[in-house]
Amino acid sequence: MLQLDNAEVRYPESVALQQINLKIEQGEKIALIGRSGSGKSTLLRLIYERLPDGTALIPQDDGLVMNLSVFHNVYMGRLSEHPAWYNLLNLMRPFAARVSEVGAILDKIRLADKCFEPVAQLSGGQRQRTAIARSLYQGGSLLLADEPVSALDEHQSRHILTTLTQQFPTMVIALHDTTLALDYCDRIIGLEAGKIVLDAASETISADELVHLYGGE
Ligand SMILES: Nc1ncnc2c1ncn2[C@@H]1O[C@H](COP(=O)(O)OP(=O)(O)OP(=O)(O)O)[C@@H](O)[C@H]1O
Repeated sequence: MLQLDNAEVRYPESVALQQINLKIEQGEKIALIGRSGSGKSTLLRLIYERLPDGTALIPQDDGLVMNLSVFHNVYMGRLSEHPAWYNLLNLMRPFAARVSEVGAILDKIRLADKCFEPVAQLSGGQRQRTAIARSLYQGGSLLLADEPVSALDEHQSRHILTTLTQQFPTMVIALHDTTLALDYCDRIIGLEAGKIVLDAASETISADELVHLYGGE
């Protein structure tokens, strides 16, 4: 699906990623772990740039339009499937069929009661679930997600990760919770100072072994 050979990402003042050798196969569920600043978001961006259009993405800042409703933000997952005139009409007066599709996704993640509320009025966890709903609505076979459950409690996180892993055959997901990473992903990639320092099957690693990559964060 994707291969990076000795990839590097530089900023004017620093090198964010170096010597990145990575092959991602279809059907893999990969967790990226590492301390803050280790390069997880940069690696996700690099992977996203190398993949074809249409890959579902949940960025770290959610990428939502605050003044628009939950419905319209979720609808954006499929904006490119419709002509501009249709999207404009749907913006002013949502089509019943689209409301019903989006409603079904919101039901799954227990956000249906917020469907027509502006995102600006939601809590951090509700915003995060709106971004998750947008990726579920977009669909496709591959999801890239940057800390998608960081604002959710453990019960909600597990519910969301179960839903995401059921919908997307292939996933690359940055997670700071190493237990969740081991429970929901079959491969763990550990980053430290812009380099891959661990790349192993989840079944071969324990949560304790991953602690040193976080060092008490
Ligand atoms: N736009 C930028 N300009 C300059 N340096 C950047 C930029 N974005 C990231 N960096 C640097 O690149 C390195 C990797 O950052 P990145 O955001 O990928 O880390 P991360 O592991 O995702 O961190 P976090 O867990 O805090 O989100 C850091 O040293 C960071 O300071």
